[in-house]
Amino acid sequence: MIKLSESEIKEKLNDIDGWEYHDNALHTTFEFNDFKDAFSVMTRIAFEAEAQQHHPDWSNVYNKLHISLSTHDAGGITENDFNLAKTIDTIIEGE
Ligand SMILES: C[C@H](O)[C@H](O)[C@H]1CNC2=NC(N)=NC(=O)C2=N1
Repeated sequence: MIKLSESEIKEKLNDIDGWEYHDNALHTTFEFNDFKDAFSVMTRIAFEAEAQQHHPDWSNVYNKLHISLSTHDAGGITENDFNLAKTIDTIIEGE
């Protein structure tokens, strides 16, 4: 996977809502009603990440979930990150 340029990243950001680009990664934060809801979404994301062989860097505190996406192998952001971001948004929208 080829690392995307700054201008490619900025253009592709228009396709995903609520994600920010900084520190060489895509970032978002979700807030749920409680821990159970957060962890249930994390479980569903985990199965999709495994299917895509692309994994989030994330942290969870009670009902909050922070997610960062980057392609470690490429040292930046690739199509894989945007694909996983869209998958995550689809999972969240289904909630
Ligand atoms: C071999 C395997 O596909 C690679 O190590 C994958 C696994 N998941 C990954 N996930 C992320 N976010 N970045 C990677 O570079 C990456 N590499």
